[in-house]
Amino acid sequence: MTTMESLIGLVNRIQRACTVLGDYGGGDNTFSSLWEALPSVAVVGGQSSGKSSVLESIVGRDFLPRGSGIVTRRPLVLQLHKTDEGSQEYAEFLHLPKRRFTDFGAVRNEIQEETDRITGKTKQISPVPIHLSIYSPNVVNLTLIDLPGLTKVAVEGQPETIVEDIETMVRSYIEKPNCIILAISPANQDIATSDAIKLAREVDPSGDRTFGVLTKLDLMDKGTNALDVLEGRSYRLQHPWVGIVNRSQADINKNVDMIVARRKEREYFATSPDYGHLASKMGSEYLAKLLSQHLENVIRSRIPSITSLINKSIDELESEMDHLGRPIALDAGAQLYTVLEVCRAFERIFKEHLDGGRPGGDRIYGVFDNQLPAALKKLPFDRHLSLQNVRRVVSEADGYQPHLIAPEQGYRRLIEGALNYFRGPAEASVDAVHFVLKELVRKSIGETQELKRFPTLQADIAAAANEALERFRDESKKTVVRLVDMESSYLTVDFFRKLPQEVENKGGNPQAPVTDRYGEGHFRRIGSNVSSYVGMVSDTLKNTIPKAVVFCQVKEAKQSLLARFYTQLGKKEGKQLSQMLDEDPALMERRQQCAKRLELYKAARDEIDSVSWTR
Ligand SMILES: Nc1nc2c(ncn2[C@@H]2O[C@H](COP(=O)(O)OP(=O)(O)OP(=O)(O)O)[C@@H](O)[C@H]2O)c(=O)[nH]1
Repeated sequence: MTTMESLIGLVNRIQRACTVLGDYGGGDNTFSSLWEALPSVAVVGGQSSGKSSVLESIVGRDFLPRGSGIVTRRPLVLQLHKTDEGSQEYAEFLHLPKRRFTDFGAVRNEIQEETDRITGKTKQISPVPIHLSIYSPNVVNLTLIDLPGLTKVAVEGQPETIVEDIETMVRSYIEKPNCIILAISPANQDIATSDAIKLAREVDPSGDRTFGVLTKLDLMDKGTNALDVLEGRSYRLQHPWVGIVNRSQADINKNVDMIVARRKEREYFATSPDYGHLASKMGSEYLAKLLSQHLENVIRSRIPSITSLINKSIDELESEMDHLGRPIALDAGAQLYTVLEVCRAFERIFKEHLDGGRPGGDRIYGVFDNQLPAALKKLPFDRHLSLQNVRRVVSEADGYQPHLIAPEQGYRRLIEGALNYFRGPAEASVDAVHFVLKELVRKSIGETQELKRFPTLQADIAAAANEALERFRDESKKTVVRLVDMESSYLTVDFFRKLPQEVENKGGNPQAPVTDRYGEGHFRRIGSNVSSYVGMVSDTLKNTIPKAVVFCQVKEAKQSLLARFYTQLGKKEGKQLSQMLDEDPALMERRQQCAKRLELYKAARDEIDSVSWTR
């Protein structure tokens, strides 16, 4: 007996804790449902099948709201606790923990009011259960969940979908493998048309977890009986059917006491010519004992799987809590430490992107290996060194006196003009690498788990890193433009020394006209010489621009991306630091939820452990 009380009471306590946390199956699916793992008994029946009467009879009290239409609009978790003989009966609601109800009429009103509190007076239904505990010497330890009665049509004031909504809600309860189904059908109706049996058969085809209850045996036509159903011939279930005789409407009107009604029911079966041989296994008292016993057995057999679910959930929650990070300390020192730690984590990831291990750094090499050479190739040297332009530049450089031997000024102007074109690709390389670095900062911030909880710090780090990247870009641009300028400020003399002498070239050809120096071939040669020189410079820049860019941008980003940020950080007050560590409210909420859940599971584990000890 001690064990039985403890086991059903244990599940009651865990169930109540679940409801407080919003876990009543379905609904919030972000956590595995402990509620669903707990065995329960759900009461299902069509309208007027006698569902309320059965429940009241099991309790031995009138306490359920009555009326037309759908009265039960929220699940009612009814927890019965047997108390010592002679002790006073009372009821307690989970939502009114400090109030003891000894007047069951007031219990009825409270159920009604609490139903309306969530559903409004709109006649809607809601899956949020009401928990009612009844302490009485006239009950057995048992928990039953009363669900809205199945209906066939919506009546005045009810939404069109009500029929389907109720069925969906009832199904969501009874389809869970841990749910024991108490299917109520009236005997004065063909069992084949019973809503309760129809639904139970759907979710429990083998009838393993369905208990069939047949009400209104006294209302059957004279000369007929329900033995075919009660003896399992009409519809076979794994558990025996239980016949019930509840109070008639006339009894209810006359306020016939429930305890008297129970006695009358006993007498009915004891003296019934049809059911006399089944008398010891009929009636609401027998049903209550049968269910209590069965529920206790089921709970006992499920304890190992419940325990393992709890342990698994505790592990999962603890690792999620680690992931979310623990709450932040309040003193400035610890906060500074947290900020630095988070920054370091970000920097580590950023470096991994550059050095390899994470993707992205290779795109910088792509700039040097593809973009820069392609841009250099596309420079419009053909136009700049066209015959026409060479002639124009060389002639203009000579002024009124054409050059005598080599057009020194012409060469210089042509080269300077050409070298100027290199600024474009040089600056574009800087910008392209800047873009890659910026993108890697963005990615690294996203990948820094530690940062997820601090949106403000995230924005601060992003701003500091981007500001640093801008500085590096400016520096890098200055440097690459300098490289180009350096090329124009002093030409490689050797190149020109090594140029084949024009005169010698033509030496072997006496036919060559003397005036060639001022003709087309002369300018073409100048163009081609300048082109070779420019090609040589292009090859040099193809190598030196990447060196400058890496030196000014990439290396700097790796070494001192957050250097300035760190200096500023040192000057910050505690208040500013805690502003930086201002967490995302959604995350705080999640941590809180996890913590509560964890508490629930740990409490549940303790409860289970304590019961195992007493066994
Ligand atoms: N004579 C007799 N009447 C019964 C029996 N069971 C229920 N009734 C009557 O049938 C009517 C409906 O019973 P309820 O217990 O309210 O049925 P319910 O399934 O809860 O009905 P709803 O709440 O309307 O869905 C009431 O007038 C009861 O008095 C029974 O076994 N015998």
